[in-house]
Amino acid sequence: MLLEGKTVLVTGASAGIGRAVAIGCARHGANVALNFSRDVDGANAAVAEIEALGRKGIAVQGDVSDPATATAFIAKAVEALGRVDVFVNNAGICPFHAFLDMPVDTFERTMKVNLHGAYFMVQAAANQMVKQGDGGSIIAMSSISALVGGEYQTHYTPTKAGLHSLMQSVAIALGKHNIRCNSLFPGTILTDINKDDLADQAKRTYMEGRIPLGRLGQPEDLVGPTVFLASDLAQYVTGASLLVDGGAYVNLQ
Ligand SMILES: NC(=O)C1=CN([C@@H]2O[C@H](COP(=O)(O)OP(=O)(O)OC[C@H]3O[C@@H](n4cnc5c(N)ncnc54)[C@H](OP(=O)(O)O)[C@@H]3O)[C@@H](O)[C@H]2O)C=CC1
Ligand SMILES: C[C@H](O)[C@@H]1OC(=O)[C@H](O)[C@@H]1O
Repeated sequence: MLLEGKTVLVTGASAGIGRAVAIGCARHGANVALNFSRDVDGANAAVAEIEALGRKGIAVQGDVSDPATATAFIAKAVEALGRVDVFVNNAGICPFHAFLDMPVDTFERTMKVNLHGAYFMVQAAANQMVKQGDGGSIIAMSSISALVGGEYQTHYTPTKAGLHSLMQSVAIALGKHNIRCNSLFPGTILTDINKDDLADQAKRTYMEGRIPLGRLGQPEDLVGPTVFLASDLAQYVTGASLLVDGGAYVNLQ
């Protein structure tokens, strides 16, 4: 198993991509600590699935927009599971809204959760990995939106480009510690984050039509790419990004 004996931490893992990735890493042999902010039932259900696979799992509640959540999450994960080998920065929000009347609160909240939260989480995880002294893997759930825009995502796409940029810079800062830092760029994956947006059947049909593989993504589609970057198979991969979008990005015509 690719992640046998490794401890994986995932933020925003009570639902959607984070939950699938947390359970998927357990299926590949890892013990898993997950962070979430509100959905206690979802987090507990994810832990139950991890334990049913014969792995250890814990859920730690905390809003990533508060920098104190980062140090608390890492400390509790180390207390329960002993160490941090892999850190997946996944928590994120995308409250769709037009540009010209974007509420200040919506802009600031999106920045704080998606980018500021990531910065402090990645910093806390990296400090623990440096202390352990034997490397690690940090993976950011960026997006195809790091590369292309969205009319109702003017506050969101800069956070995804920022996350990718953060991974590039920390790949340099942490290379000497053998800590690899990479980004995943999911396309449109069916989760709660876009349930309302894709309830518009015309938009959904348009989005599906853009995808050469012929379907929108499922959270499980992110498991394989995450496990690869987390594993020793990717031992010489750092500062990289991987589109997981069914080919949507390259489909101009
Ligand atoms: N779905 C998609 O098409 C794409 C998603 N992404 C990115 O993937 C990541 C996961 O998205 P997805 O699974 O779709 O979204 P979901 O809304 O399904 O899940 C979001 C998860 O993040 C958690 N979360 C939200 N806010 C916070 C917070 N402040 N602190 C801690 N946890 C929080 C939620 O937990 P709780 O409810 O408990 O707060 C939930 O577990 C995001 O970063 C998103 O930008 C990237 C590209 C495409
Ligand atoms: C939430 C959106 O459906 C989703 O988020 C992203 O990052 C993708 O670009 C999609 O727009």
